[in-house]
Amino acid sequence: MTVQLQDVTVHFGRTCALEGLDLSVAAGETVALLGPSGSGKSTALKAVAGFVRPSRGRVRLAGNDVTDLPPAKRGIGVVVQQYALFPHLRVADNVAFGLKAARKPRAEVAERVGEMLEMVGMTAYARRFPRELSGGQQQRVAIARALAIRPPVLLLDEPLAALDAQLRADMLGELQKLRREVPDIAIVYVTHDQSEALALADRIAVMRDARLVDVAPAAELYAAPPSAFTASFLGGANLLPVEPVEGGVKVAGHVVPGLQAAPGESLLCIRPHAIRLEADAVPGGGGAAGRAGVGGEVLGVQWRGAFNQVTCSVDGLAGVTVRVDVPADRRVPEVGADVSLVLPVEACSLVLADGC
Ligand SMILES: Nc1ncnc2c1ncn2[C@@H]1O[C@H](COP(=O)(O)OP(=O)(O)OP(=O)(O)O)[C@@H](O)[C@H]1O
Repeated sequence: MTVQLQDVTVHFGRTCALEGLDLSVAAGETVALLGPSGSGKSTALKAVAGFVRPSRGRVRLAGNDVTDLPPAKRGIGVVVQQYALFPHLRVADNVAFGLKAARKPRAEVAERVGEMLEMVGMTAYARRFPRELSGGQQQRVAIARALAIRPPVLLLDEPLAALDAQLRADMLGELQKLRREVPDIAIVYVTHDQSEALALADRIAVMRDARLVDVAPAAELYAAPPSAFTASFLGGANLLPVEPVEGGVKVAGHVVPGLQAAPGESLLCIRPHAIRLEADAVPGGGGAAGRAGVGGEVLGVQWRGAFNQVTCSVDGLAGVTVRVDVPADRRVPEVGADVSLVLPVEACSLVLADGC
């Protein structure tokens, strides 16, 4: 079932929480709404669920205008941040709730509840009440309950936020499995965690200040972000000011050949893992000419397990630091060392400076 938001605008009193959102999610597609706190992600999701009424615009499901339909009539599965389980019902009865309301035969309800609890690893807790569960366990039950009715549309609002790292990874795997098992389901996934968005979404819609900033397939958005905001929000990209020169662009006195800046594109975007650090042959810089990359100095090194996160200053760019992720099995220059920051052209893209 396709979900369509057309010019959806939501006001809470004088606050504009969502401004003119146009977005559609196809059957079988997962779209992540990604953005900082307060950017309007949850409001967009609530507009689809029917929990808030747009002051302008329409919401359509499978082409039908549902803007004026109450939530219960939309047939959508919803999982919100606050679990919202029925406190007086045991776990199994919570999961069974929608199936019973749809008057499914008792045997089918029991089988489906069993399947769902197994999927979220909660079989052993079927007889407990929500108050007897941890936050993370409650969230797993909420996911099982939303999926039990096999909804054509599933809305997930930060469903993994309360889980610890291991459980979150497990649940991400379960959600990926779910997408394979229910290939026609349309999923809208609200998160401020870019790694969840990258792991799950076919497309990512980046939100900022109540507006949609960019929307594109996840890999495309990651590899060539259209704006500085998206570049830094999605993967902590390094952004370096450039000026166009003959045959390329100039970054801190060093020419990166082969990049052509379109009007307004004044920042070079490169991911921390794509920069190569080389120890400088000539300590103290030695001038830009002949150097393999941009000159800099190592300011700090943090070990992150699989890689070292190295922070470097950039010669000639006061106040600019660059993050480089160096695999843990490679040698890392010491703090204070002069280095060349090699920027492979295939890993560079140019983005508009949009005030981020
Ligand atoms: N019920 C409400 N009444 C008044 N203002 C609200 C209400 N709900 C949300 N807002 C405001 O609308 C804006 C968007 O909120 P929303 O919850 O959609 O953001 P979000 O991107 O989902 O943030 P978070 O990641 O923190 O959940 C915020 O400024 C918020 O304070």
